[in-house]
Amino acid sequence: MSTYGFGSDGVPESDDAGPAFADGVVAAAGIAVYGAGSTDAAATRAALVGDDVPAKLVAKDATLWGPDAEAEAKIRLGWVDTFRQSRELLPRLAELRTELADLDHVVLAGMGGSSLAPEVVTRTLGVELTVLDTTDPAQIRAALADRLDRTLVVVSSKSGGTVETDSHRRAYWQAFLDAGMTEAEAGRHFVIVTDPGSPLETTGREMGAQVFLADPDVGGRYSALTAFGVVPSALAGVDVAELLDQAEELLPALSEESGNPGLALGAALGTAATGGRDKVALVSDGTGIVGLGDWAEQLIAESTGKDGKGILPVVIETPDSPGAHGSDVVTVTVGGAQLPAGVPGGGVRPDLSVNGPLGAQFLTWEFATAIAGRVIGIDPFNQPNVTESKSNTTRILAEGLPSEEPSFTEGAIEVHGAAGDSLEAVLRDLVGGIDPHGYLAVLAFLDRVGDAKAEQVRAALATASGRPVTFGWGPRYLHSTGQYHKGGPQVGSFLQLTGAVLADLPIAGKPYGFAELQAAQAAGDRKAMTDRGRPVVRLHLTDRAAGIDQLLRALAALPAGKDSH
Ligand SMILES: O=P(O)(O)OC[C@H]1O[C@H](O)[C@H](O)[C@@H](O)[C@@H]1O
Repeated sequence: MSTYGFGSDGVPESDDAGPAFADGVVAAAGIAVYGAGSTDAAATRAALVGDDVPAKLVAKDATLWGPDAEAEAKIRLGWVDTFRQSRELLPRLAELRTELADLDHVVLAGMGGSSLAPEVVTRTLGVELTVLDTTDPAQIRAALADRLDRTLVVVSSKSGGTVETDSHRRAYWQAFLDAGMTEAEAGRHFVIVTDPGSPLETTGREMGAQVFLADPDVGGRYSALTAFGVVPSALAGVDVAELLDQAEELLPALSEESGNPGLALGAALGTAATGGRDKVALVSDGTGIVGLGDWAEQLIAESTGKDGKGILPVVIETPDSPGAHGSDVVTVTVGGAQLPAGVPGGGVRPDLSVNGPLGAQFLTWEFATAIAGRVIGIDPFNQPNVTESKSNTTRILAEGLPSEEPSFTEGAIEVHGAAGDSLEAVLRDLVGGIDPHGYLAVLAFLDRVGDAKAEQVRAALATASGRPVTFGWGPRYLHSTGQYHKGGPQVGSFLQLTGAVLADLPIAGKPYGFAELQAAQAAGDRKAMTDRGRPVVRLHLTDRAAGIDQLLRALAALPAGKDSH
């Protein structure tokens, strides 16, 4: 891994600073984008300014992405200034927090754009929030068993029809009734966030829940500063007014021709992608913003990964983790405000750094993604391929799970969909078969809490392959990088992890339980990949803990890949 050399004053030693940073910094309202001044990006920026794009975007001009995108853009640009509307929610949220003071364990059920922002907000500010964006029975059981009598469940779904979220709502409702509550008592434990007129609005009112309606002119992945970001964060105890202030302070700069961090970041990412550097390593620099990469991953992947084009976000755990660099990778570090003479990057050598307060970060990245979408030539507001795996899942649930025999079993791991006579050989083939311009995605349909160690597989595979390796928890990634896998450049290889379920959990009112839903989601997405001819290996862990350890041991035995950093 290449790193900065640091002088005693914390300033990088001259030769190590990297040419990109010589171009200085584009800053406004506390947000600073370092390294956006490469010659190519400057030309893109000039062209965008020539077309008056920054001011038009702030004015919500729906024509900026071409005629085919116009109809969708007309109802998707509210994020530009939605934080003003969000302020109106604050008095009611403050009252509710007092009224429900006895319910101090806040659980957020929501997928993708309906949970990722509150997760970053609460992690960054050190506020407890249990996020449920899984169908893993063990993870949901553990949440249900945790302080149920003190639990407030925020059910967030823009469409009101997302199967995972609806299933969580059913599971909690049943659990409250099973605990002896009346329906009226159970209703008090729910807060609903949804779009006006959604089926969930009706259900929520029938349940006697508090219902918050979101700005319908904002898509899920751009909804950080709408009711979807604000309601769960505020109920968990965050001072959200501060976040809204930070965004509002940035807005005037976003229509400017210079000193515009959103324009600088978007032009740099878009230019890099069209020039072949179409993967973005997102690295937290350790200066106070936690988990923004997971939020930005959805924003970037779902917005740009379509029509065979797109930017692949690769979330890197720490500046020391492998995979932050590569010939087709733009390395971007993210963090809080820099101290005077501070060096962005946290030790890794970035191409770009984005530092500043979280509320302004959200708006900067949203603006930059919309700009990059125009540069790449895609519609940043649709998600044409997300429904494909969902339809496969629905069909599998109706027809029953396919019975699949493993190719072979080794220890606690059943290997599916791969020739070879050992786990190590299968892994070597998978890694060796990655497209020269491609990537490997690890897709783990496991328990994000109980099986957290599985995340270590990403770094091990990045070292072994020397290629970009992403890690996604299923089904969460289906609402994020899943769009890119199917709609973006067809250069992905996939390693799916599934695990034995010791105790299933029924879903009230449904003929299937969570275990079947989870298995159908994994099978549905596998089918979407194999239908495209992509390499997919599935490892089924018959004993989860033992299987993860066995997999990590097998990966450690692989030689390091050539381009590994
Ligand atoms: O908020 P919901 O309607 O439940 O949607 C949750 C997620 O579902 C889909 O996968 C969309 O592509 C995402 O952008 C969205 O965030």
